[in-house]
Amino acid sequence: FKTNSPPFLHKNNEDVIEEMCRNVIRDMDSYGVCVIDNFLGEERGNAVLNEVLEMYTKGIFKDGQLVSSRGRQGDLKTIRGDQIAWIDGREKTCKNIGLLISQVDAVLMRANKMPNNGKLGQYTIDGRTKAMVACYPGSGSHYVKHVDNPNRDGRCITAIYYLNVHWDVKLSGGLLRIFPEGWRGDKVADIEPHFDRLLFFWSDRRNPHEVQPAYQTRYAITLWYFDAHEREEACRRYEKERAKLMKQTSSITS
Ligand SMILES: Cn1c(O)c(C(=O)NCC(=O)O)c(=O)c2ccccc21
Ligand SMILES: [Mn+2]
Repeated sequence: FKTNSPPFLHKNNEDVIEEMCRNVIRDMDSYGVCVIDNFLGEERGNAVLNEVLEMYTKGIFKDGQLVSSRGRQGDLKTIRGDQIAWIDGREKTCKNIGLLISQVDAVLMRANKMPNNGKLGQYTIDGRTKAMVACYPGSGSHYVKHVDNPNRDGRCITAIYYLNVHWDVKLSGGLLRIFPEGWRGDKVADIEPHFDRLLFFWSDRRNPHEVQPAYQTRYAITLWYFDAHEREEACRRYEKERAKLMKQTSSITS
């Protein structure tokens, strides 16, 4: 499902975006995973990377969770895991991240409205989270196998944009391994976090995934897109829980 998209400069004409949407629809239907390379092109990809590096040097990233893992000699090491920062893309110092977000929005919103869009047509994508900018310091930090949305919180598609120039997984690790449900035998989807690569996958239990230990600094920007119906249900459930909790609380304090 590797799809090469033509360099950014042609991106403005509609039929390139149209063709990209067709690729997303086809791959999400066949694999539940879709890779688009050269999404923004060299120049704008670098502009996004520079804004992320700028954020990093300014210390905007929250300190990563502490994770312990066995060293190569079996010794227990506690290392700092992924560090994240939430960006809505309208910050004046994040114009290019904002452009990336609007490009990803454009592809998904359009694909969601196209005729014959398969499984993608079963959703009504009407919103998303802010952008989660993530940095794995290269000290062997990793992310354990997980499902992004195991309990119907409303998120239907995970979109990840990678920023790592000349990344060699053999030297630097940091591979994203997806274990798509229903794939035969031990088939997995290994995604290298290459610069200017955009990845889509269903956020639910169809796609358990892990980030393998990274030995160089590894940057990525993640957006999660909501299905209107599932999100509305999740919020209603949350409100009911909160009301119940508030009722309990008042009986204790009164
Ligand atoms: C830092 N980071 C993640 O990297 C992934 C994730 O699945 N990443 C895949 C990847 O970077 O290829 C996550 O899913 C995630 C979820 C909550 C908080 C942080 C998180
Ligand atoms: Mn994840």
